[in-house]
Amino acid sequence: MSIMKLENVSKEFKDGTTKIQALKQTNLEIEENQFVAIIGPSGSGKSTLLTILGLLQKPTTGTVYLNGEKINEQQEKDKAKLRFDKIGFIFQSSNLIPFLKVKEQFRLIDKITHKPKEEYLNELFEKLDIDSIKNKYVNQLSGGQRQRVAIARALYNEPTIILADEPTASLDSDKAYEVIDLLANVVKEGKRSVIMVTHDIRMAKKCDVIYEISDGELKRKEL
Ligand SMILES: Nc1ncnc2c1ncn2[C@@H]1O[C@H](COP(=O)(O)OP(=O)(O)OP(=O)(O)O)[C@@H](O)[C@H]1O
Repeated sequence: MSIMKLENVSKEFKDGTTKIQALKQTNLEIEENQFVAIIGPSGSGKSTLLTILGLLQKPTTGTVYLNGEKINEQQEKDKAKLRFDKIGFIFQSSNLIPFLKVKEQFRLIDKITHKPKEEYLNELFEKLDIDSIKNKYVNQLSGGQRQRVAIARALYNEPTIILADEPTASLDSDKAYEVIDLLANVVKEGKRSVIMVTHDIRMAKKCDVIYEISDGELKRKEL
């Protein structure tokens, strides 16, 4: 069974009297343990697709399934819970909270779940090589360190799916490859999938599947 599925999903925006078809009718299935890249030029619809997959935006038409369950019609509070429990987000600028220390970023999640996972956190810190920086503030970290913390934070809730929007854009090539390798390991080790939007075809080539989006039209690209 696919983890996530889009069936005839499209998204239209209205700009005054002009209609923008940001996403044409799209069918997409994300399988368990798949590392998926989405590439395409600026304005082609990548963020629109990612925000629909992240339940942050409703499609104009079509159905979104998560673990086989239809989620379009769910109430906002139920979607927010699904987002929190099942989906991990990683953004280009890492989106960490600047006035908190690294370890406090995770305590914040504990405050919401009331289920601190000390052992798992230590394991994540070790695996992502951030144990030595856990008492630092985010603004004291390098770009690569921030992205590693962001990956750990996305993993802390043990999501089914991780959505990564240009996670390597602010990194030099070496650090970018490190982050990609970490994400590839996340896919390999757990029953989870990663969907990554990237401009960088070198990074996309590390994925299991590449989709290319052009003017809102998604096509699978042969590797
Ligand atoms: N909220 C909105 N209102 C109106 N138009 C929008 C909105 N969001 C996106 N669009 C339009 O939809 C199209 C696709 O935008 P989208 O942000 O998905 O592209 P993208 O591929 O992520 O671009 P980039 O690589 O520059 O981030 C663009 O024409 C954009 O202007």
